[in-house]
Amino acid sequence: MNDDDIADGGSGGSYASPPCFWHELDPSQGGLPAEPDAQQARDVARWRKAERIRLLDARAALPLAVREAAAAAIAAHLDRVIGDVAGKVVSAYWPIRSELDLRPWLATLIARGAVAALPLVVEKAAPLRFRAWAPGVRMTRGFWNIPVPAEGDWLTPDILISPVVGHDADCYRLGYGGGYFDRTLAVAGPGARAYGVGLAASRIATIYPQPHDIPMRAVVTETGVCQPSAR
Ligand SMILES: Nc1nc2c(c(=O)[nH]1)N(C=O)[C@@H](CNc1ccc(C(=O)N[C@@H](CCC(=O)O)C(=O)O)cc1)CN2
Ligand SMILES: Nc1ncnc2c1ncn2[C@@H]1O[C@H](COP(=O)(O)OP(=O)(O)OP(=O)(O)O)[C@@H](O)[C@H]1O
Repeated sequence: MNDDDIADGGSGGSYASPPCFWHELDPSQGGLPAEPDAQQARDVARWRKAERIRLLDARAALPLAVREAAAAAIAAHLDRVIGDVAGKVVSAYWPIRSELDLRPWLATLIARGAVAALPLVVEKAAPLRFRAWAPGVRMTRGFWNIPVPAEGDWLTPDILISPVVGHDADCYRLGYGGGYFDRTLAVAGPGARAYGVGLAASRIATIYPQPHDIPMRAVVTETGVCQPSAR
């Protein structure tokens, strides 16, 4: 076999790689390899899984005092970024798995005329719902054992603060892999103001955004506010 045999796949033509016959395959026959897009989506999902583990381990390894200092710095940046909250519904989160604790900051918003809210998973693979929260309200364990307000009407947040496991230069968010936040923003529409919060160390070059991923307006870290580079 000479070099030409390798370059053209042995078919005698002059292509640098063998021709692609994908379009000639009949999907109804089953047993076919995945479409290129589906294969790519699976590769991204696998990469995200590994990246989540790396980022969650790194966060959990930080001393509590470091995470507390980061949360305090983020709270100060958030105040600048979100502006006047009077009359607004602002959702955040009850911290789990070494997430930064922004509950003290959320409570200060109530004193400034906001309604503070927390998310609930009421149905798997559906958008999140939100209920009002204030220090001392009765809580119950929800999905994934996350504490949620035990009662109250459903609210629609004007401003959504979401914890990031990772984030990238275009403000795309990597979460725990349920797709809950993206589903929530998809139904909330472009009027909803979504901000990510997380450690500066959770920044990655790209999360390889997929069609369902919706970027944050900004991601606030202890070192400042990252806004999308070119949008
Ligand atoms: N504190 C806090 N509360 C929050 C959120 C959050 O990120 N942090 N969420 C923000 O949206 C929602 C919950 N998000 C969740 C996302 C995924 C899974 C979950 O079951 N993950 C699977 C992996 C899924 C997969 O890879 O297919 C797992 O880890 O086993 C649970 C909750 C609502 N409440
Ligand atoms: N709007 C949507 N409609 C249907 N499926 C969606 C939507 N958004 C996300 N998903 C699905 O959810 C799954 C997980 O998505 P992704 O990896 O972006 O989660 P995540 O943002 O890390 O999780 P979370 O928001 O729960 O913290 C993907 O398989 C994706 O197809």
